[in-house]
Amino acid sequence: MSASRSLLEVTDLAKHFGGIKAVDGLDFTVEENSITGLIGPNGAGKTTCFRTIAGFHDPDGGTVRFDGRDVTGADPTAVVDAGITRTFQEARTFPSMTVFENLLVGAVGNRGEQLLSASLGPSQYREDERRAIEHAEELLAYTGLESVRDQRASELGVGERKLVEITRALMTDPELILLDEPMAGLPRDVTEDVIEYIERLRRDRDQTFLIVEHDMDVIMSICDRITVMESGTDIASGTPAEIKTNDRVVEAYLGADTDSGGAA
Ligand SMILES: Nc1ncnc2c1ncn2[C@@H]1O[C@H](COP(=O)(O)OP(=O)(O)OP(=O)(O)O)[C@@H](O)[C@H]1O
Repeated sequence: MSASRSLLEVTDLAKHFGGIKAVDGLDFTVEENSITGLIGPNGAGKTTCFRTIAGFHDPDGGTVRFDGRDVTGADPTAVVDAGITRTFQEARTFPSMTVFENLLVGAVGNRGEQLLSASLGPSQYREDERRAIEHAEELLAYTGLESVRDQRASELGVGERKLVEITRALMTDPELILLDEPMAGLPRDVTEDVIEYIERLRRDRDQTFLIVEHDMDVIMSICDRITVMESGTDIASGTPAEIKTNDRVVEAYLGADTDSGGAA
């Protein structure tokens, strides 16, 4: 891989809930075009970290820099506009909408806005709508989801639903996608499809990923680098091979059997 640069830089990040220091002095970086893992035991602060980066929590300290810009404490819409989109642990597809409609919602839904914004005039709205339709058509062709374009999300299998959800995140043209436990509840053969899709997006479309995931087989096989959290802070960062053999990580999280595929 050629010389990389940090796309996301999290420095001394803190988020406290009363006396609970959910995130406390967290440092890590995500290199451009990498797949980076964020792992750690239950309650380590991974979700709070994601939510703080994505603008759903105001940090109590530290900075988040993205693509050279300070996005610390930016609201969710500004974070999406900066180029960061997040998927959620639980499936967020709209079951009664078609695959195509689910993608269209992603054009604005990922920003937490209404589909029809009252602030837009009719001509601006039509232009945005036209662009969103074109983008959705292009993504359907790219993913092969074209064959289920007009099916309701409720009629899809879990794997296709997950692909729709990740594809919807692409509708706002993010540089960085935060994936929150993308493999949760997926059978093993489907997991392989999702891994392939993430790797393809990185390769073909220069996407960068930060992934929270408890499935260690997935994390160790897909990630270039991994940061391990414990009690709100990073206790190690490195390649999968380095992380697997890091004494502190093995003690805090992985345990003796690093090949079990289920450290949580
Ligand atoms: N909104 C909140 N209010 C109060 N405490 C919270 C809130 N969100 C998280 N916490 C607490 O912060 C700590 C970190 O939680 P968080 O969900 O970020 O951990 P996690 O690493 O994502 O865990 P898991 O792997 O189980 O999802 C926990 O002690 C949790 O109970």
